[in-house]
Amino acid sequence: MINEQDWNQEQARLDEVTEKLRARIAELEPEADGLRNQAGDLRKRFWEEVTVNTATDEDFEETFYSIKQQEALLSERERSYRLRFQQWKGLNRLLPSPYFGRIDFSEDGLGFSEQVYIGVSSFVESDGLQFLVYDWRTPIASMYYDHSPGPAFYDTPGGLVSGTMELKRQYQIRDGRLLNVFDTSLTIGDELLQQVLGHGADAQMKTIVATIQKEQNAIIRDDKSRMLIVQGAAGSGKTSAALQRVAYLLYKHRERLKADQIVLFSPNPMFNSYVSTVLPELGEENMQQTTFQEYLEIGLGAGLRPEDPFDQIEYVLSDSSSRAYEARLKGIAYKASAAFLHALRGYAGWLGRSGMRFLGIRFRDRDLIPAERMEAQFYAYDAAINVANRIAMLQEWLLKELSVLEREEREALWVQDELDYLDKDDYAAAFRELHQDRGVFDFAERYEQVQERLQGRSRRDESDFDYAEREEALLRKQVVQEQFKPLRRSVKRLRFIDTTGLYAQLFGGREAYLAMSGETKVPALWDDICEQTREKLGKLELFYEDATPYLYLKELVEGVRTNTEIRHVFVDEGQDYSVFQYEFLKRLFPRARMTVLGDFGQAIFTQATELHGADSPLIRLYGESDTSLIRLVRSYRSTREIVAFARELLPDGREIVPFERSGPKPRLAKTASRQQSAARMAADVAALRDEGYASIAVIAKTAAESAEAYEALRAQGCPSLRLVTKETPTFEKGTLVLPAYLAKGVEFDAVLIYDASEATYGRESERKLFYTACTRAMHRLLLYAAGEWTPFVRALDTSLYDERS
Ligand SMILES: Nc1ncnc2c1ncn2[C@@H]1O[C@H](COP(=O)(O)OP(=O)(O)OP(=O)(O)O)[C@@H](O)[C@H]1O
Repeated sequence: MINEQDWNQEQARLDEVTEKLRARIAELEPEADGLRNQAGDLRKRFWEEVTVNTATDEDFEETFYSIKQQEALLSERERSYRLRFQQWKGLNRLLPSPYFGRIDFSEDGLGFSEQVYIGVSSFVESDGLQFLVYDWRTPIASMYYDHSPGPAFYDTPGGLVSGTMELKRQYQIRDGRLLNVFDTSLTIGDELLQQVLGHGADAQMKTIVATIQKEQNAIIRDDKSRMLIVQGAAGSGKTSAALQRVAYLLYKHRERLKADQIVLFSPNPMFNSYVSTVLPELGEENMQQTTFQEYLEIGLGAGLRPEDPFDQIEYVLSDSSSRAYEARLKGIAYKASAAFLHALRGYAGWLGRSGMRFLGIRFRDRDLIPAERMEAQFYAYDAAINVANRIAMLQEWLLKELSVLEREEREALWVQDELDYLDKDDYAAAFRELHQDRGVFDFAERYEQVQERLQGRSRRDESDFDYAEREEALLRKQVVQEQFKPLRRSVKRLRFIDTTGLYAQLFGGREAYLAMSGETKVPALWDDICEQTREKLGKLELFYEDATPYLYLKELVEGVRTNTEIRHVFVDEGQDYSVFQYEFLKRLFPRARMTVLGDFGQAIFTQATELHGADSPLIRLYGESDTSLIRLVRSYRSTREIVAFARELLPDGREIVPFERSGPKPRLAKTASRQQSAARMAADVAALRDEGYASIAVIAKTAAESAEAYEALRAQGCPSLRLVTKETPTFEKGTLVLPAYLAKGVEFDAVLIYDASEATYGRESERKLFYTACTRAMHRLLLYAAGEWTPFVRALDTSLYDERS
């Protein structure tokens, strides 16, 4: 705390800034209102202000320019209004708490010290010169996060600025009142961070501007690497840093980067709602938020239905020791691997020589262009041209071929039949169209006459211009054209490629696979994998693990579809994506930089990718020189006791450093049955609520187990319970029951692990899922087991938890 005199000075300054803010807001309000009204008026009277006259070319031109002028005026007013409104909103956001930090910085050679107050946006004195508050994203403010008092420097576009930081101070201000002031020495005040972290969890993520830590700041401000990989322990602030980074990028590049040029891939739709308020809170528009599944569905179109990752994980978690289960697991691992990526590239090369599969074009129950003709045509092209380009050539050829066939088709008998069924209106329409062409006929007529005179030859039969005949020809053309339209459309959409057949062909058997892919080995149980894959495809469905490789192959054959608008791609929970998925994202967004945040300790999917290991495919994606790697090891979410317990569940969890915030040890309760567990849990939930914890989660392993827990707790009279499934669109505060994989990325005041018994978490592959579930807890962690404890708990030192009998 600071002395009384300093305190009074700070309060006086705060009052002064608040007054100035109020004055500026009052000044802006009528201005913004005025501009809004003007813009509204202009829009309403738009057409009154322009004289529309198109009688002559000059009139037309004049009208055109008058519209343009009016448009420019309107957009200028709208722009000014938006700008003023933005300023007005920013100042209003500052009003309750104008700043949270201050540094006094004396730049080398200047001989005086500047007081730099830092808040969520800038506020400049009306003379336009003095900054009363600096936006936290300004270069000078970076020192607040990066340095302790003493020698300090910051980076500017003009180079490094060095000097001495003489003071570093933190404020807690509410509604214009100073609540706390801390002078800090080392990192950003543990005291303030303590307070922030001690609060309850929310249905919505919070911003961390006031307490960003140095290593998080490095993530936020990294602006050099094409690929930024962040490997961080559970609760180390990866998602928080990512969102602050978006806000930073939008600020730094505000002239050229818009929020919709940034896309964030989230683990599930519910997570989207969890993080959706952070950027608006910081005064920025939200980036695009999506899930990989959405992209898969768009890419695959309506023809094939991909399984979602949650169904896949449910299957993986199902307790089975059958051969089919083994094969599927082997298949999942293989289909996510770099080896399979290599195999598909090899396969595309092989297809360049033979084996392409086409779907013949059929028309009225006959083969118009059979698949064999396409194949012959395709392989007649120069083999040096890559497959996708040859497909483009084939497409052009097919369209031409269709034109020829269409013309021939006009003489077919069925066309005559169709003509007989046409009604008067169709004929009338054809007649009208012909009359529109009259000018052409008249010209043709004159041309013929001149030809006749010049060459002294007699005119051709009058019937050349016989309307009746032309009318029928036109109708024939129209009838056939109409029927050929879908054929042309499907050629334009490359539907003549049998992608499903191509993918299925790869799973024909071991020898064929090795020959086509150029690989030298296949995983165990390959025949079973092949059979499962083909069977699924036969139902026009795709396993989740097949969906991205399938799209990848499709693109190797058809050419890549790209989105060049997007400049930044963020992937949260990055460990859950396969190397295929990264490859896919890289190709889809060729002009984007990528930020991947993840934790291999929470890799719950079989296709997980190690983020930072020596041979990480993620580092290879853009190459080592274009990739930066940042590790976060300090965990902020959970109390020291919970982190101490959870980190021991991981083989190399020791490196995780808890933030020094204390609470009760995790509490273990062994029961005789799940029913008894439910009774205990109901009582514990009630007690936790009494203690003031508003956000409580009962975490089960699977969806089925969640439903069971939900019913059991309801039967115990547990109030306001909510069951969360993969369809639940938004997070709400309360007591939630959910499967562990849906709790990814979010946090709760208290977590109750529904059944931490050996029967539930017995397999080594379930370790990370168990760890993920435990690390969702901020303040309290309670575990129950109907029967023997899971081996992961049995292996722990008993000092890490309290046990209840
Ligand atoms: N610098 C910070 N100041 C205040 N709170 C922080 C800070 N860093 C992280 N936190 C808090 O820690 C909690 C965990 O943060 P976050 O969810 O971003 O972590 P994560 O690394 O994405 O976790 P997980 O991998 O478990 O999903 C959040 O409540 C967040 O507000």
